[in-house]
Amino acid sequence: MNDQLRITGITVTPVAFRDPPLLNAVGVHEPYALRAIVEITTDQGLTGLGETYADEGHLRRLDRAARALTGMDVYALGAMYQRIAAGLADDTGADGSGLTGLITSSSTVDRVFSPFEVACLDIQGKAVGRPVSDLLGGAVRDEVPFSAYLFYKWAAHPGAEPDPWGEALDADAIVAQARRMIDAYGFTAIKLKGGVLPPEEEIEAVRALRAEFPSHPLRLDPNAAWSVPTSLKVATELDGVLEYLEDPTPGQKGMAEVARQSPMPLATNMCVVAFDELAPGVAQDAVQVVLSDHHYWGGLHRSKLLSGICETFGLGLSMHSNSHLGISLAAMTHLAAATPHLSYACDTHWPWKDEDVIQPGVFAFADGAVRVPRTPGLGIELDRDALARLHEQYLACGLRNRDDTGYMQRLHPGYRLRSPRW
Ligand SMILES: O=C([O-])[C@@H](O)[C@@H](O)[C@H](O)[C@@H](O)C(=O)[O-]
Ligand SMILES: [Mg+2]
Repeated sequence: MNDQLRITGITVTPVAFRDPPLLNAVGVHEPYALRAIVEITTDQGLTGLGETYADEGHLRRLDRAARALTGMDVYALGAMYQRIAAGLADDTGADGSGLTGLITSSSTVDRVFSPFEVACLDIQGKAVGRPVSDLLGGAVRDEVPFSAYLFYKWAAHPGAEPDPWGEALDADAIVAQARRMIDAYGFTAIKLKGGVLPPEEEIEAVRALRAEFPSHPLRLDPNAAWSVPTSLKVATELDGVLEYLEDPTPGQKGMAEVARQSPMPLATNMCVVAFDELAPGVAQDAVQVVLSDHHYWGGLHRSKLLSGICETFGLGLSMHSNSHLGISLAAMTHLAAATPHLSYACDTHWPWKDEDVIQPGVFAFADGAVRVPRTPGLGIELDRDALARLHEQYLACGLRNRDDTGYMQRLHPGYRLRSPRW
């Protein structure tokens, strides 16, 4: 019996989708966010989808990997990982600042492997008639809760019409943004992207959120914009208000210093972003919660490995997000459903986008959560017209690498990157 499912073709399509001017510690989102859509076809006619970053260096590596994987069996994930690792042995440099959450130290092999693994799991699920969550050990929850991800933002990109969210540059506007997002999606946890305004103003915004939403767990994430003393001052002032403080200060050493006196746990998607960063992070007790992200932790199986390591060493587990489309949401949802140790609402940029490459209707948020698809594979369908349109948009928009800092500097030439800023 031929029980193999051979990869006959892999296409990698870069796309661009509209993105509002969301502010962060290193600048502002450009008018389009970039993603790459990976589609794998097989000799039995089954196809699978993956989604990842689309910066130029990453695209070049994806193309190399796609050539190397063609002809392989979709069940041979371990061999695929080894083949990608061997192929990239001379090509592991970082891909710029924006890919993986304002850090560059994630593993190149894990980043490149991830979308292919997800697409193969999509195919495996379709082949056996089971959802991807079943292939990961089975769902332990029917619904996955996500958090309301708030951003300081401008009303519009310069020269463009205001977007529907409007300007948010103070505490009142952040509360209004939260109200609107929670009314629309029902989120039961809130994350504020900080590192934008002086810390006192961000503390004021968090306190205003607490007053307006007394029972929502709150998080603040300044992306390492603060010194150790500033981090400790903010942590002390927000004692009893935050469920965790995310990446207040740069590096494991600084985080460990803050963690020793912080009243709340510290979380990270900046100083522990690869397997070789876990041991020193644990040894220094630099973080108490790791934000997993299958896009740079090497796919869904390796994210479950991360979960096991976190559980073993008493670390909490949450989930990180970058601007993403529906294929990523599907993968995140299946992974979260099949990860018992994940005990926080996951991050998602979902409410900030208004276009996609998948057929609509799969992910309807209710009470801040999405139902885990029970259909085979990821449970989503590609919308080919939308894919073509978003690819045209990629070609036309001229953006080739995420560059929040460069965009800010073009608009405000005096803007300088400083870490820590406060
Ligand atoms: O979208 C953004 O501006 C975020 O700051 C993103 O780049 C981060 O990776 C992320 O969401 C985080 O939690 O640090
Ligand atoms: Mg973060």
